[in-house]
Order: sequence, then C-alpha cells, then structure tokens
Amino acid sequence: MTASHSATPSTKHDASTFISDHRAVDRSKLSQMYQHYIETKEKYPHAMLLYRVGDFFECYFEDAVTLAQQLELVLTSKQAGEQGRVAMSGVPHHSWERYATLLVEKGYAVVICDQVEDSAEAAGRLVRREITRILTPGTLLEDGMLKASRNNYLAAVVIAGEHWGLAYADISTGEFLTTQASNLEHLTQELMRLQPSEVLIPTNAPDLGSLLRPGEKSEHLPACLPPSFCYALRSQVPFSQGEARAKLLQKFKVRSLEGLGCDHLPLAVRAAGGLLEYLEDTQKEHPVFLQGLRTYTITDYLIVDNQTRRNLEITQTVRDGTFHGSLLWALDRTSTAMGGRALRRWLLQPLLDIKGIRARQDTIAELIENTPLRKELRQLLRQIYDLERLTGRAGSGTANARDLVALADSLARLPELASLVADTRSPFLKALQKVPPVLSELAEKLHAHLVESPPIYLTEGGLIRQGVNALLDEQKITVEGDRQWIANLEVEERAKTGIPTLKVGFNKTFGYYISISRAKADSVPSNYIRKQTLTNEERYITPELKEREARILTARDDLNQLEYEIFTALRDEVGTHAEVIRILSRAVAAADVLCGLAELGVHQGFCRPEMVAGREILIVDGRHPVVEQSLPAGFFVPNSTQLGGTNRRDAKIAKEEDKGTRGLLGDKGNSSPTPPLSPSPHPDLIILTGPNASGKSCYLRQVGLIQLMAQIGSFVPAYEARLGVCDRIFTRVGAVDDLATGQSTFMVEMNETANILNHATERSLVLLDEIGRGTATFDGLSIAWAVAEYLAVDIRARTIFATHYHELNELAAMLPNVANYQVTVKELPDQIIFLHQVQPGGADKSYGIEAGRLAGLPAVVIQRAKQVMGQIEKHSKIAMGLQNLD
Ligand SMILES: Nc1ncnc2c1ncn2[C@@H]1O[C@H](COP(=O)(O)OP(=O)(O)OP(=O)(O)O)[C@@H](O)[C@H]1O
Repeated sequence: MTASHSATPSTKHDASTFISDHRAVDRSKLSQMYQHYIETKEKYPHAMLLYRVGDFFECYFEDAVTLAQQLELVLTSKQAGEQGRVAMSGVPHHSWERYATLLVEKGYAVVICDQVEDSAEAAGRLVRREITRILTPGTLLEDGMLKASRNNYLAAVVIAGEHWGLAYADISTGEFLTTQASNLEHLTQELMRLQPSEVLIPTNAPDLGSLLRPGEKSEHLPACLPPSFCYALRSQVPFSQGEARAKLLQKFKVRSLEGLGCDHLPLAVRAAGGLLEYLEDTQKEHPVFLQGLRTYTITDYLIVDNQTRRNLEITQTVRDGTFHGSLLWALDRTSTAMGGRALRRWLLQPLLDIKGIRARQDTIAELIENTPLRKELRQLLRQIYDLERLTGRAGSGTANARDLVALADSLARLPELASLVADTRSPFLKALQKVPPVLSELAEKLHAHLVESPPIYLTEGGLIRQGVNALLDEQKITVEGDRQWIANLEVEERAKTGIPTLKVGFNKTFGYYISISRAKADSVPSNYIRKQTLTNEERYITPELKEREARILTARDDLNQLEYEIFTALRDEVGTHAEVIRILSRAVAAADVLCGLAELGVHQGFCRPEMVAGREILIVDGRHPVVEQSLPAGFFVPNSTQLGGTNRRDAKIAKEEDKGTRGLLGDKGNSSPTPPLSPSPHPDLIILTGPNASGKSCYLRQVGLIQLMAQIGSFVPAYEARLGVCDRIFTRVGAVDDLATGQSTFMVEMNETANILNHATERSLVLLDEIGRGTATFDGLSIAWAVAEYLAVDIRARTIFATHYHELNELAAMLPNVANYQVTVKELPDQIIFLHQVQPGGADKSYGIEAGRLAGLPAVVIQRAKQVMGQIEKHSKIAMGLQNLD
C-alpha cells in the first residue's frame, strides 16, 4: 500500500494544487483513463464511484474529497494527463467491501467499476473496466454488509391525499410484500416498524436518482415520512398504474394481479411496481431473486405504534438504545439467524387471529411436553446456516464456494430434521416433516462437487473435487507434473552446478527464475540467461524453464477457468431451487422461534395463556419478562391483574377467596397463586398509586408485555392467564423534551395523550404512566382526571393509569368500572422498604414529602410542606364537588 492510500486521518491539502470539480476540466486534456472515469461517473452522478486501478479502488474529483472526509482517508492527487493533477483518494482492492459498507451505512450509494481483464492482456491499451456492482442501503446482499439478526428492507411509498401504498422487500431473503391503507399516520407507523434501510419515493424533483441521507431535508419529502431514513428520489413513471401493473404481471408471469391479492389496491400495485423497477435498474449485474408478492392489511395485526414499541422496549432499551435489556433480548433463544430475524418480525407484528396464535401455542406446548425432542431439535437447528440469505446470494450470482458448502451442509440436515419431527402433531413441526427430494439431491451434488473447505476467491482454483470432470482431472495432472518438474529443478541444478545455495523462485514480473549469489556468479552454466541483478544475487532464466513456465501458466489459467465454470453452473442450479429452499427456510425459522420460546418457557416457568374472544385480561401472578431475568431467581415479586372481564368470576379465584386469601400479594415460592381482587372485580380502568420507585412502571409494562407476548403466540411469565385479543396497545410513559421538533415535555405528553384518546377502542389496552406532570399541579390533575374519565366511560378501553395524584382514587367512588390499586411499601422511621406488591386500594397520601425527608430536606421545610398539604387536601374533595356540579 502506498502512503497516498493509507487509511490514516486526512491531512490538510491546498486544494488549489489539484482539481476537485470534474466539470472544471478540459476533457481533451485528460488521459484516456480519466476520460472513461468521467463518462462512467456521469451515468451515476449521485453515487460514489469506486474505480479499480491496479491494486486499489480509487475515487477522483468530488468523490475523492467525500471519500477522504467520510472515511478519514488521505486526500491526495494524481497526474491526469496534460490537464494537471486531480483530487484522488482510494482503498485497497481486497478490502473494498469494508469501505463500501461504511459508505452505505452513511447513506451513500456505491458503484463498483472493476477491471475485467488483466493489465498484461490489455498490452498497452486502456484496461477494460465494467460496473460489477451497485450498492445502495436497501439492496445489499454481501454477507459482511448485512446484520444477521435483522432484515434489510427496501421500501417504496406512493401517497395520494390521505391514502397510501407501501411495498417492501428484503432482497437478501426474498420477502416481498405490499399494502394499502388510508391515514398517513399509519404509514409513518408502518415505516417505523419496518425501519427500512432505504425508501423509494416518486417525485417531480429535478434531481432524480439522488439519495437523501438520514436527516437530509428536501421539499420533495412529504411530512409524514420520518426523516431518519434514507430516501431515493425516483421518477413518477415506473410508479404509474400502467407501468407498475405491467411490471408486476411480467415479473410474476401472471395474467392478472388477483392471485397476488392486490388487484383492487392501486396504490399497493404502484408502490410494488416502482420497487421492482428500481431493483431492475440498480441490480443489472446480479438479478434479484424475490418470492411471490404477498399483500397484507395493517389492521390484520396488533397495532403497536412507535411510541409503544419504544416504551415497552421491544427491540431496544429507552435509556441507551441497546439491545441488551430489551424484550427481544430476553426472549431470544433461537438457534439460527433466520429464527432470530423471524422472532424480531413477530414481536413487531403480533397477531389478532386467535387461530394463528393457538397454532403457535400448540407447537410450543408440544415442545415443552417433549423435552428430548426439544433438545435434539435445538441441537440440529444450530447446524443450519442462514439458508434464506445463502440462497439469495446463489440466486443473484454473488455466492462464493464457501457459501455453497454451507448451504449444502444445511440442506443435508433437513432430512434429519424431518425424521426427528416425524411423529409430531402441531402445525409448525408438521411443516418440517416433508423435505422435497430435490433438495437432498442438491445437497449431495454440491458436496460431491465442491471441496470441503474451498477458498474465498473463485478464480484461483482449488474449488472442485477430483472425479467431477475428466478434462479438469487431466489438466490437474499436467499442471501437477510441471509443478513437480520445477520443484525438482532446484535439486538437479544444484547438483549440476555444484552451487549449494542455488534457488528456484517466482515473482509476478519475471515468472520463474534461478537465483544465485553474486559470489558464485562466475560458475553459472552457459545456458543460463541473466535477467536481473540485485545487491547480493543474480537472477537467471533458461529456455527450458521459460517453456515450462508458459505451459504451467496457461494450463493453470485454463484449469482455474474450468473450475470457475463448473462452480457457476452449480450456483445457477441452486438458484433454480431458490423458491423451494426458501419456503422450507421459513418453516425452519418459525420452528426455531417456537422451540426457543418453549425452551425459555420451561426455564422461566411461563404458562400458556388462554386466548378468549372477549375483553378480559386476567393475569395471575404475572412477572415482567425482562426485569425478572435481570434479578436473582425468586427476587421478582409477582403481581396479578384483572381488567375488562365479564361478570363471570374465575372459579379458581373464587375458591381462593372463599379460603380467605385476599389481596394481590404473591409469593413465587408458594405453589398456590395469589388471587386478584378489587372493589370492582372487573374494572376497565385501574388507578395505580405508590411512592417513587415502588414498581408502578414495572407493573404497567409487565401487563403490556404479557399481552404482546401472548399475541405472538408465546407463553407468558405468569401462573395463569386468560386474555382477550387486543387491537392496539397504547403507552404513555414519562416524556422527555423533544428537542428535534422543539416541542416541550408537556406538549409531547399532550400530543401522545390526544393520539390515545382519538384512536383507542374498547378492545385496546392503554398504559398511562403519569399524565399532567409537565404543567401546574391543578392543570395537570384536572387533565389527568378528565382523561381517566373519558377512557373509562366513553371508550371503555382497558387502562392502567399510574399516577402520583392520589386524588384520582376518588374516581372509583363515582365510576363502577374503575378500581384503585397501590404498590405497597413498608414505612420504617428512617426508611421505606419497597415490597413491590400491588394490592387493592389507593394510597391515602403522597410519599413525596416523606421522600424529601429521607433525602435530607431541613425539618422545618418538611413541617411546612405538611401544613400546606393539609390545606390543599381540605379543599380538594373532587368527587364530591363534581357530583354537585352534575
Ligand atoms: N415486582 C417487582 N419485583 C421486584 N422488583 C421490582 C418489582 N417491580 C419493580 N421492581 C424494581 O423496582 C425498581 C423501580 O420500579 P419502577 O421504576 O417501576 O418504579 P415506579 O414506581 O414506576 O417509580 P417512579 O414513580 O419513580 O416512576 C425497578 O427498577 C425494579 O428493579
């Protein structure tokens, strides 16, 4: 590597010494290569062009400056003909993927223009170069560029008034889906769920083809599109109904879109067609392999908005955005990358359909009952690689030989998997019982053709086993014979010349040579031709050596070429089976998720929730699935919940009540569960009070997480649960100033609350952690009261409302479907002991003053605060006052 290419922080350059704007040059004065560079660059004005020159990929002009800045490389310059020096920056060719990944992560599109012939072949003329790859954030296939645990989505959006169409695809796994709906807010939510790496939008922008990097502003970006994504501005034409429809019909070789389910959804069709056109446009070198288009409806799934996803910490924690500590982290016991991605998808899109939920539950139940099956299944799954992505790379022609060996190893496991689950009865295991024979044959063929550990590079031979191809074997024997001849040459020539230090070497410039120390140069035989003189040695060739060399090199090239051809034929063959492999991969992924959930269920003592048609939420001795795992075993205090039930009372609970065990206190060590009980046995709304840090938020989230887990089909951390399916889960949890949009804490809080009140239904679960704290106490309390009333009376949404306003406890006296719960503490003279137990009843006082005392506020301040408190309480009999008002 030369200093100019070294990956060290850039140094300051005097820009006047070289040209960094390609428009400012007189092309006729540029040497041929730079003219070709500019021609190529003009075809991809919005991408970074990495141009192969010898052992480097180089950028010139503007791209050189950007590359140096973005990757902290040295910006230097290069003589570009009579025109003078131009800005240049570059990266070593063997590590282009690493640098391209960094650029793509920063939101750049990258075009790779590689040399497609050896400079020796070009013999003086310009080396032939071609575009070999176009990388955009949403179209990655390379193993090192993708995160194994998550999908990499490319999305396309079409907006017409309040209506929208959204299509998305993961080209590495073949998923391709489309949908249409109204209400732009739902589009925002759907995009937030998917977290696409790149979003295509049709525009009339003059700057078509450009890629807006995350956070980059543009007047062409509709307000409903979150600014945190990468947007590719595309022409309207491929997104028109006519073009898009034709593209889909042609791609899927169908006569009508009815079979794809989107015939009646023009915006969904337009988005999907526009997406396909983009793939065709950017992936010419590596045709993309997509599964059939699937149409879905957003309302078929539990709606978890971005707010709730964040507050419930489903894929990352709120505090520091880490995966560790999230629900996904706590639940993931999958054994394959495909399973890991599927679990993430499931968590972000829980089901509404009870049948679907029960099918998953049945599979978990069977795997819990049958421990040997579960253990063996996990063992086998661990030996299966990422079939979805390996197949994708094979189909698009980017797989290397190691990929195909990994694919063959994995395919070979499938019949074992099938016989393991042969006698199972649950749907997700039965799906693995049949492996199409063609896949076993394919695995055998790959194993028979490819060596066990092939090299990464495909053009340097060493890929194909002996016995596969007679011509190949013959050529190998010839090359081996010649190699042997060279190996013997050193011994023979030493004997002939009597020079014991004589050596036979090879380098790229001179090929094979005989090296002799200068001291012995006088005794070389006459047939030796001197080729090079170094400080201590002379290098010679002989006519015979050169003849052999020519034979070896040609034979080796032919051999490598033949191996490459055999390999690509194999790879293409895998591509033709992509659909079958991917269908089975999906089944493997689902079984893996369920097997992991079963394993977790056994270890954590989860129960199978009974999913019911009504609105009931009954959780006996529920636990928070993440907090429980972060505490020592047995430390988490279970708590029960009962919301939105009918008047039918749970027999078990009634029995327990008869025994006189009242309250919500739970003891995990005790085998009998703690029955829930409240003055209103089936409240729709619970007012939850308790001191700071007593466990209110934890309890609130626990209920939300249990409901969500149940709707992905998982077992849940509880002694027992009976749950009606929710249509949406809403949460509002302590706000932080939204500096990005300049909104105050209180405004954020009010916006979120308004969203809940405007969209919640009686089938929703609403979790409110304090409302009204960001304003004057009385304003806050008044709003909190009115919100709670509206939720309980007008909407009847199942709600838990955690608050420090213990005045809200008065609501229970007015409304039959409101109950008070409190998280209890034990007060000692100089400390409060947190019991984390949720019990019926409201806290009769706020612990704020007590907390202030413990924190060391002067006694006189505490005393005075108590007096003020007494006065306020005297005048705040809200319920009574409101009754008079009504
Ligand atoms: N049921 C429980 N069992 C054991 N520990 C718990 C339980 N619930 C909460 N905790 C612990 O108590 C800590 C405080 O809980 P949490 O944040 O829910 O309190 P809070 O009442 O919401 O406080 P604040 O009113 O200040 O928001 C948690 O970090 C958790 O470790």
